[in-house]
Amino acid sequence: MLEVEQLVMEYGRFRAVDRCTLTVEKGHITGLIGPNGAGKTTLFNMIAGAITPTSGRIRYLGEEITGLPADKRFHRGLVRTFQIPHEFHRLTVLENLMMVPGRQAGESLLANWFAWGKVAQDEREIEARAHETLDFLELGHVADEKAGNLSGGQKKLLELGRTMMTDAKLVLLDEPAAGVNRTLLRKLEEKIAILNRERGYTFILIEHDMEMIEKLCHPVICMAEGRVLIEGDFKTVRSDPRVLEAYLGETVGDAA
Ligand SMILES: Nc1ncnc2c1ncn2[C@@H]1O[C@H](COP(=O)(O)OP(=O)(O)OP(=O)(O)O)[C@@H](O)[C@H]1O
Repeated sequence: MLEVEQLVMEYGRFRAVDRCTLTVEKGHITGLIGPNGAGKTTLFNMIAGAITPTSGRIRYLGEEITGLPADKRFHRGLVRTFQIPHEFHRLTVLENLMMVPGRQAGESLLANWFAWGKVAQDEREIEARAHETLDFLELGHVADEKAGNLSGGQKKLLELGRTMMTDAKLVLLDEPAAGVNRTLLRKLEEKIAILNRERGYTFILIEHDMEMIEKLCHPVICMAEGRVLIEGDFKTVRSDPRVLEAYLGETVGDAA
């Protein structure tokens, strides 16, 4: 589904990502781990189109997308969430979801004048989808709450919900577990697993929470100093001496 080939991102003389090559298979939840500063988020930013690689290639669904703008990737189903949630904090939870699709007729001034029936119908459909999404995430009770008032975990669920308002195919999740309490964490894991199993989403998951990686991810890719160190099942990767060394003597489970 995704092929990253010899990807490089340089900031001045510093290589944040250094000839990174990896493949993501459709239908899998691929875990991306590695110590702080390994280049994981920088890699995500290049895959999502937020930054342009210094060199290398990215192919998605068989097509080269290296120079494609982020919004075009988004409309092809390549979407991401952020380490720090990007909600519109003064809008309600429901409004946050309704903001997402961005292709409804109401966005055009002309359509508002001449095709108001279509605009109204689009809006009703989007609202229904937003309610379904909130029900799925068990956030229905906070639909009218300002998003800024949600807990850290609820904001992470809302981020996941925003991907569900699109026809997402490949979802990049950047540290969904960070700042989330244990109860909501289990819920988040369950929802990711259902979206993968029943709705066919493919995920790449950056995470320091090794329990989550072990439960959800196969395969697991470990990066260090901008490069891919090893790829394999969780147990193999976790016990590889290069991985342990990359985490500077910590056990992988303590690395967060
Ligand atoms: N815009 C930038 N300018 C300069 N250096 C950057 C920039 N963005 C990232 N870096 C550097 O690139 C390296 C990789 O950062 P990145 O955020 O991708 O790591 P990471 O693996 O996601 O780390 P963490 O697990 O801490 O989030 C770091 O040394 C970081 O300081």
